[in-house]
Amino acid sequence: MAFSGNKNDGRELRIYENADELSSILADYIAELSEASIKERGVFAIALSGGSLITLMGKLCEAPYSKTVDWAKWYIFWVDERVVSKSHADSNYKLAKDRFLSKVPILHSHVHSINDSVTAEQAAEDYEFVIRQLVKTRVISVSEINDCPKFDLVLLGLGPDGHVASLFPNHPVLQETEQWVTFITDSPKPPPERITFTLPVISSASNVAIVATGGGKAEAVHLAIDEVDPNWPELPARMVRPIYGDLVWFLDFAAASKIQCGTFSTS
Ligand SMILES: O=C(O)[C@H](O)[C@@H](O)[C@H](O)[C@H](O)COP(=O)(O)O
Repeated sequence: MAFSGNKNDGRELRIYENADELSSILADYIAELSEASIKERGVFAIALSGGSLITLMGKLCEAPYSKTVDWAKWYIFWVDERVVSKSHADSNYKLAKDRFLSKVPILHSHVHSINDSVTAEQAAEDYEFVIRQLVKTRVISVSEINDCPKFDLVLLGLGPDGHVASLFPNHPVLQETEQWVTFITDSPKPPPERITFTLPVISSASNVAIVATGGGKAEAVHLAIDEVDPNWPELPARMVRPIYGDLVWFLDFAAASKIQCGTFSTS
């Protein structure tokens, strides 16, 4: 690792030379959290985003993880999903299925994708209902503070505009505090109709990782983690503040190139 730093607020920064090195460490990080969670709770509830993250998780499908991870205990969710059919090229479910889920022995009944045959509003409502049932049976843990679901791991990509999940800058859903899952029909990144976890759910997770590679993300990374003008509108990525959990940023050199020295102390 090129650099690792911590802030005393549970945020950690890990920077790697390139995407290949990052993806090896990301696989290790996910496998370790899976082991710890299965030891503690008997299951591992992980929520995925779309985008390049899924490719960066690819090493989990290879040795040693293909054999050492207890895949039968994994439960898969989506932090956000595009409201298109599951066979559509834009579907985050399809992306994860083609590149990850079809290559490891996760039980089909543990894969919780959205209902793709209803409106965005209904899909969000249905997905929240599914999550509520799994919180009741403790497949998903619950936050002691706000009764939100407490996923073992929430994995986020980062948009060049600073969005995470389908929470875009200045969008009113950033203020949503009641619902666990909501919907938008005006996403600036196509396709327009999406469902998304809300910020309180993301911030209630035991672990949150934000993964970004490439120079196109450098400005968003800087604005999300450095001390910036408090009068600027907050970036969604900056608004992710785990209540009791940990937030780890996984970056390559290019994505980290605009971070100001001294924001994080070296560990
Ligand atoms: O469905 C989506 O569009 C995503 O969940 C979205 O939040 C994504 O993670 C970022 O846009 C980063 O995508 P890239 O890593 O491909 O740039």
